[in-house]
Amino acid sequence: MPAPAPAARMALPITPRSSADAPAPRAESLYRSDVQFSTLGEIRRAGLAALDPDVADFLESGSGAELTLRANRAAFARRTIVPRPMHATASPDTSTSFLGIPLAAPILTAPFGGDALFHRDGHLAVARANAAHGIASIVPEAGSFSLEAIAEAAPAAARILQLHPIDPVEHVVGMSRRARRAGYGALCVTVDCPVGGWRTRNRENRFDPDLRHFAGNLDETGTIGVAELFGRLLDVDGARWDWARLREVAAEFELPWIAKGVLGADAAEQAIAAGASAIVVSNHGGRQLDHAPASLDVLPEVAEAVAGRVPIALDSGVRTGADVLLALALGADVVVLGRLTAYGLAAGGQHGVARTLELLTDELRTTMALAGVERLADLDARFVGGRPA
Ligand SMILES: Cc1cc2nc3c(=O)[nH]c(=O)nc-3n(C[C@H](O)[C@H](O)[C@H](O)COP(=O)(O)O)c2cc1C
Ligand SMILES: O=C(O)C(=O)c1ccccc1
Repeated sequence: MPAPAPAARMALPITPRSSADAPAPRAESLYRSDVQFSTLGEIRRAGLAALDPDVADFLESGSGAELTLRANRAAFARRTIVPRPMHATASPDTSTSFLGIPLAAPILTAPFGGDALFHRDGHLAVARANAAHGIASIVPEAGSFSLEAIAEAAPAAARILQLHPIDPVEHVVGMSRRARRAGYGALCVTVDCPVGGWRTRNRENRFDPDLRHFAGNLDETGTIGVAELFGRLLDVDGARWDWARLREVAAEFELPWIAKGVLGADAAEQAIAAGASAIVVSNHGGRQLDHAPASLDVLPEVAEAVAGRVPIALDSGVRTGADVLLALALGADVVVLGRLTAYGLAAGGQHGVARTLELLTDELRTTMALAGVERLADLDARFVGGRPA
């Protein structure tokens, strides 16, 4: 058994599963891990170490042979940032806005279901951290807490509700009404989830989580139960929606909506034609269609096709401040953070997410200064070298 933790270690921003799992103090260490996480890598390692191995696999894994999961990182690694030397950047400014939502940094947190598997406060903690940092959450439909509870946890913060286009249609429209009543500013329709991805690691682990972690929104609607929702989401015979249907249903939303899961110019056109006010270039973090292209690789052609008609968000593989700069230089207005947010949550709840946002924003400011960029609006493809796939 480890010795009882000294008082100073009580501030450790980790929620160990039990005191036996707490890391042993390393008094001789130059870097005092009990003070504050100092890099995003430390947060990831602490977060994954705090989880059951099967839950860590649920978080980390991709689908199929995980080719798209790896392609997302490889796409960032292939790109270079070409600096503009001797360009005064006294105070790099990371502020921007997205769909009229002011943001202190070009970041939204991603919708991820099952959030209480990572930390008991789940998206409540994410919303609180985001409010303090001045950014917005995309709240998952299949999360552990109701959209109303998340709104109450951070009343002043902007928020967007993610929805799955699944039957019955009354469920989708009902959710959109609840979002509007609870002060959500937009909806985000996930268009890359006609059925669940082929989750190899979850299958091999016989991963069988308590479905209540995904059911935070379900008891109030009455139109669909958790087993039914999962059936519709994961059943291979569940794919019954097309753009025409989405356009019709979205006409009843009374909120702007974002299409999440666009990976090419055609899909971007369809989304805009269906009435989307923004798009997320995304392959769902490599969790849906394996062999799908890296989102960074298709971003330039999507941005060219969209030609400024709607704002563009990008997710899938964003892990560093330099990644954020690259995505913005290649045409994104903001990035969306899936796993980075979940690592912070697992590592320390609200404080872990807050530290994640702080470190990512600081890294972005350093990268901007080194690249010679004072404002995000100055970023364009001239700052990017290297090659796409
Ligand atoms: C554990 C987990 C659960 C997710 N659940 C959802 C979901 O319910 N709805 C959705 O649209 N996307 C979901 N996603 C995808 C994220 O919203 C996002 O697209 C992806 O994580 C971005 O890639 P990144 O993790 O590399 O940042 C989930 C991702 C993870 C890691
Ligand atoms: O795991 C996912 O990526 C995901 O999209 C999801 C959606 C609903 C329930 C659980 C996970």
